[in-house]
Amino acid sequence: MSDRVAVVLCNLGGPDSLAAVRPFLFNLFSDPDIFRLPLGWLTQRPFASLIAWRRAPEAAHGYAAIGGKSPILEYTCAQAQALQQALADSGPFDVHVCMRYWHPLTDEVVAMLKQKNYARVILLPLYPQYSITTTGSAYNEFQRQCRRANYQPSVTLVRQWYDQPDYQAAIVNTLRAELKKFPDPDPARIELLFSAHGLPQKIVNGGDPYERQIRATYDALCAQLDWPHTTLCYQSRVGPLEWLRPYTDDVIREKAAAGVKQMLVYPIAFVSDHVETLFELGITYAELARAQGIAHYRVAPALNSHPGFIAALKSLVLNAVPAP
Ligand SMILES: C=CC1=C(C)c2cc3[nH]c(cc4nc(cc5[nH]c(cc1n2)c(C)c5CCC(=O)O)C(CCC(=O)O)=C4C)c(C)c3C=C
Ligand SMILES: [Fe+2]
Ligand SMILES: [Fe+2]
Repeated sequence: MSDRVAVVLCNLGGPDSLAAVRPFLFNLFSDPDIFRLPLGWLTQRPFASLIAWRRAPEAAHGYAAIGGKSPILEYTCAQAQALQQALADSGPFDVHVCMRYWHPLTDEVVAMLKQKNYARVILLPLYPQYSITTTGSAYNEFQRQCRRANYQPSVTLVRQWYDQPDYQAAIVNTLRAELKKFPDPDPARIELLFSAHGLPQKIVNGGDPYERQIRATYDALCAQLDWPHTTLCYQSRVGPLEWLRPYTDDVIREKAAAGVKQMLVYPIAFVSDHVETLFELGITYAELARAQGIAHYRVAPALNSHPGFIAALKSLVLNAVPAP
């Protein structure tokens, strides 16, 4: 067994071409941690096929508008490279990337880890807040693929880290820099929206801690920022169910009706830019805001490779390694 430690950055993944949109969505809707249908695979696969086929045109429209693919892999690989450098003097760490619904998929990553003979793996999902649909799903799939490959490393999961101080400081620092880009950079005259990825209310009612952890992140950031007008809201709902409220588009309309002219949006559940930040917030909601009379609407970039964020990831890795 190798005495090096594999650090695996887990993320959702995204289609690397327009042709990949439908199979990517099929993988997502096949995930029993997102939807679980009775009778398992017998009903899950046809259901996933149908929903992927129905959603593909709308999703492809979003990916087409941001260059024909998701940039999530590039951003995640850049984070992995920066983290590898940051960890260089701290121990025998090798940083890898693992995606849940598009390449490099978990089975490919597990085969590589097995081949390199790692005895220790730190799974670090790039989701600050825990949800069964994201971190839970990444962990379950990793364990399933390890069983399938007959590979039994010791696995440490970094379950949630929304309260990591360097992570929160990097967001505060990003928002203070964005503030200066407004024609009237007085926070009293800029509405600040924290927009999180939504979740079906049914999953929250079933005990998922995501909403509570999003709220705790929001409260901590507000305490540090001391910004007069802030709102927490939820974007990216899919399908007919009731999702967490208030919805971001409703909040944009309400604030515009109340006379807001400057708005800054921060994607609070994401640590890299992708279709939800670049298209949904950056194009669709920007058009909505302008049509409603908000003259200055900006979306802050996600943390991507912000040095403070890389320091946060380094600290999470070092805390996950038990003392010798
Ligand atoms: C339908 C159920 C979905 C749940 C529940 C869900 C939770 C969830 N997702 C993220 C982060 C991301 N989601 C992304 C894309 C995306 N998500 C869903 C569906 C659910 N997500 C779909 C169908 C898609 C594809 C795009 C679309 O059709 O609108 C992405 C972006 C990937 C990319 O292409 O770059 C991220 C990231 C979180 C944090 C979350 C739970 C709270
Ligand atoms: Fe999602
Ligand atoms: Fe306000």
